[in-house]
Amino acid sequence: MFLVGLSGGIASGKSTVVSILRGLGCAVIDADVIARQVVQVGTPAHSQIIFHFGEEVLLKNGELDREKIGAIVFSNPEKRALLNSITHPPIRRAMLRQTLCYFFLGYKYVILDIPLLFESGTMTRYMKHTVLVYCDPQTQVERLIRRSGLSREDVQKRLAAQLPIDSKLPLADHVIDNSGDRESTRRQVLQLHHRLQSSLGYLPTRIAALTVGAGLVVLMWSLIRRLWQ
Ligand SMILES: CC(C)(COP(=O)(O)OP(=O)(O)OC[C@H]1O[C@@H](n2cnc3c(N)ncnc32)[C@H](O)[C@@H]1O)[C@@H](O)C(=O)NCCC(=O)NCCS
Ligand SMILES: Nc1ncnc2c1ncn2[C@@H]1O[C@H](COP(=O)(O)OP(=O)(O)OP(=O)(O)O)[C@@H](O)[C@H]1O
Repeated sequence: MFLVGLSGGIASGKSTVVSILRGLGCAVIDADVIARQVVQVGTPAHSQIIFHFGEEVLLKNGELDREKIGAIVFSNPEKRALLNSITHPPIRRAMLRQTLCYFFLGYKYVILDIPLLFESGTMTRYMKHTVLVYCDPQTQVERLIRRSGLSREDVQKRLAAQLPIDSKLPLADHVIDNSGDRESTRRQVLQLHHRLQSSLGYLPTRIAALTVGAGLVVLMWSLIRRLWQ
């Protein structure tokens, strides 16, 4: 099995691409969904957020007020780093567990949808392929405003919390350009799916390398024994 890291920018179209891939039967793990699960009421991350950010970031029912936390962390890099340091370790653990489940279910590859994949600097090394869901920056801003209702100023703050999407282009092995209509995106996703399906996995490659390595050791050992006799 091998891992495919899928990323993009905020509102560049990751969920749109992921839903097409799921429709094709692919195994996808969504970091944004896990990020919501690990901060549910009663979790250690939920308590830590209250400890550091205060009870004022809670809704009446005890859940996190995501709008309030967003307003804080996207205006303040230190607070954002603090929130990341609370949420990212349990997110990584949950992603690892889900990946193992897919491994045991026999999937050839698993797609990890990670918004901050290229920002992380280290996670790409575990991916056999990286995919950037690209959207030209102007369209990205318009779609984000339309979807979220955020002001242009707030949108700029959220964008500033990530690497500019153009700078991610040279970092990715594959690019899906979602600046056009959904049909064009669908066609590109089908092509990508085809390429991934015909790609050799890590595991067969590693098993082949281990087999050759073990064979060489046995050969050397028998040669040494003959020389002794
Ligand atoms: C700040 C929070 C409460 C805002 O919640 P909200 O419901 O408004 O946004 P949502 O979680 O749906 O995220 C939407 C997009 O925002 C961007 N984003 C989210 N968190 C971050 C971050 N820490 N840094 C940069 N961009 C981020 C991503 O592109 C993401 O896809 C939430 O995003 C959060 O808890 N973030 C910290 C965890 C995290 O890093 N998640 C990203 C996936 S690992
Ligand atoms: N090709 C497209 N044409 C028109 N609108 C689109 C297209 N692709 C996505 N959208 C719209 O743009 C918005 C962002 O798309 P999507 O939710 O897929 O992005 P995302 O990268 O998953 O966002 P985020 O990371 O912020 O959650 C949505 O409202 C979606 O309906």
